[in-house]
Amino acid sequence: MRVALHAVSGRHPGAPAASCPALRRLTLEVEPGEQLAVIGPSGAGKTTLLHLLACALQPASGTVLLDGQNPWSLTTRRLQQLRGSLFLAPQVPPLPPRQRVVTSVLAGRLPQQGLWQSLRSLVYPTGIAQADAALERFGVSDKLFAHVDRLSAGERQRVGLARALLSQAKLLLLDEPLSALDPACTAKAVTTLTASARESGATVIATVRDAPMALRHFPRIVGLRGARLVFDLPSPLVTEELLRELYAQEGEPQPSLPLDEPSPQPAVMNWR
Ligand SMILES: Nc1ncnc2c1ncn2[C@@H]1O[C@H](COP(=O)(O)OP(=O)(O)OP(=O)(O)O)[C@@H](O)[C@H]1O
Repeated sequence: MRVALHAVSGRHPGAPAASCPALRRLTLEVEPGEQLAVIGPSGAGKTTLLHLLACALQPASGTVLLDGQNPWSLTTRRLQQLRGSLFLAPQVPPLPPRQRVVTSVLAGRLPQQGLWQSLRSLVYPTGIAQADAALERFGVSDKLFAHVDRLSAGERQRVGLARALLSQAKLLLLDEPLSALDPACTAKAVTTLTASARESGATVIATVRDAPMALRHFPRIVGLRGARLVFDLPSPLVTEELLRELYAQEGEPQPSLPLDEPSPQPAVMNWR
């Protein structure tokens, strides 16, 4: 899926009117099949960006285009169809605790299925071998019939990723998908995920807490800080100095600026 954001600002519905926007005038273009990692300190706006792309949050200003369509100008039905081609994997996957892993993984296919097929598959799961194969790729196939509430946080995240694999989404939005994994599992999981997305041609946008890991596994890195784009570069061009600057202000309050005040010029590679 092609993604284009032009001067997008975002504010959470629950945020006080006088508070800073969570994302400020972000311009970004991502080609179908590209894989990029979004990094930056806590509160930078990384999750907000994913929510805007998942059509879960409407921009306060600017334009979001997904495959050339503005989601907020579509009919409810078309918007639902568009949402069906996206997969948002939150940091803590929303898996029903008493559900078996196999059912949770197969639920990744629901947006692609009709209502009858979806309801039937909850009672008579089909595609168990498919779920098993997806879990195998993340090293958790032994949990196929386990209940979700018996999983560790890292196992739960890997089940969430297996579910993402089965979704056949054209845009995978992964919110710190590896935060509960140990280094060996992280490397395996991210390699599996990126290879699978390359096979299917899906676009991947992942927020990643571990910047060195992002640089190792993603060809393109977007740095956000204080709701603004700081850089958008191929990973080999992201220097230690850029990373130091990106994380330098961590924990300090950002100045309150009007929503439409222009950002300082970020380091942006021309991707065309
Ligand atoms: N539901 C919400 N209601 C109001 N404000 C919110 C909400 N979610 C996030 N925010 C605010 O929006 C800003 C950006 O938050 P966001 O979650 O996008 O940051 P982040 O970069 O993902 O941080 P982290 O790395 O800690 O997850 C923060 O100032 C946060 O307090």
